Amino acid sequence: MRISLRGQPVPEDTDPRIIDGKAIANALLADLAREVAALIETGQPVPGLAVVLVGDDPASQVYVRSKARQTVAVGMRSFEHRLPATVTEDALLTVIDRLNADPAVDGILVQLPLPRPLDAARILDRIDPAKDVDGFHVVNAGRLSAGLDAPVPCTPLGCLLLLRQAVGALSGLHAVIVGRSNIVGKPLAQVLLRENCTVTIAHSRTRDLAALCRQADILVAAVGQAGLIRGDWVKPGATVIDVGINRIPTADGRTRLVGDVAFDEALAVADRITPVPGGVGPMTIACLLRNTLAAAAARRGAAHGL
Ligand SMILES: Nc1nc2c(c(=O)[nH]1)N[C@@H](CN(C=O)c1ccc(C(=O)N[C@@H](CCC(=O)O)C(=O)O)cc1)CN2
Ligand SMILES: [Mg+2]
Repeated sequence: MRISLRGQPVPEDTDPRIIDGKAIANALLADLAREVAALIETGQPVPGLAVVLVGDDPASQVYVRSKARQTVAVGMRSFEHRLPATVTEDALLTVIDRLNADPAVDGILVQLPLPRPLDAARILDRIDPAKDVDGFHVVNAGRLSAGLDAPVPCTPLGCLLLLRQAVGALSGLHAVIVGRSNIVGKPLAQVLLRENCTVTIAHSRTRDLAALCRQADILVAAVGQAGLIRGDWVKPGATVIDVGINRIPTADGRTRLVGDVAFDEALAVADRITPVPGGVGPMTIACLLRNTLAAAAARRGAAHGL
């Protein structure tokens, strides 16, 4: 917590170093609502997003509910498909085939993680690449890494939009991404390369991770380990993007969300930092809707302002 010149604690949302992901996501959602209305006004069908949830993971249920609510709030149609954790791979693939063929569906998303023993790669690769609003299909991942037009996965796109807003031009900056997942680390590396950053991907086997992180102008933490990144791992003046969402127990027997970065320590050193909650998280769903509108416009051969 920062203390003001008059000795008062400064609420986090007024500290200009703290990147307000919720506000930036809300502004994007408002833009999307205008774009959707403009598309519909031209006589085009309402864009539609289908979300497939398998099993009863509590966090996934919250995210899927939130996706459906925000989809409708920006004026698009939401289709939810809930399947039991015991669903067979063939039955799940049949659902995806139906959504691929459904003209009312512009975007398809399978909520991750999938329960075992379902093979996520096989299932994601069944989605029509033109409806793959997560950008996880191997064709889209390949296109992104080849520098071709492709949907950018939602969390990396959210990180990029936050960085553009907080930092401005990214060219020439050294970005260190801690985490090499297909959902965040790898696609974000491609996106930041496209912005002419110098990109290093680090992971659990990286030697002297702290020393590497201290070289970063942009430090992205996406490992899922609460508080891994300490204040003395951050270069003074760096921008820190915390993608981690970790639920930890509190002294009163409840839980709270924290990121992968020791926030108060890093805030003392960094120029700018995203909080958890309220940083990257809200951008993920806003960017999903942005990708859905882009997919809908592309399928209709229509222009859109994004
Ligand atoms: N098919 C996909 N599965 C998953 C993705 C994804 O992009 N596509 N990402 C995550 C989960 N996720 C969306 O699906 C997601 C995570 C977090 C948030 C969010 O708004 N977080 C809030 C806190 C919310 C809370 O209290 O739990 C925040 O950080 O402020 C939105 C979406 C894995 N699966
Ligand atoms: Mg966050």
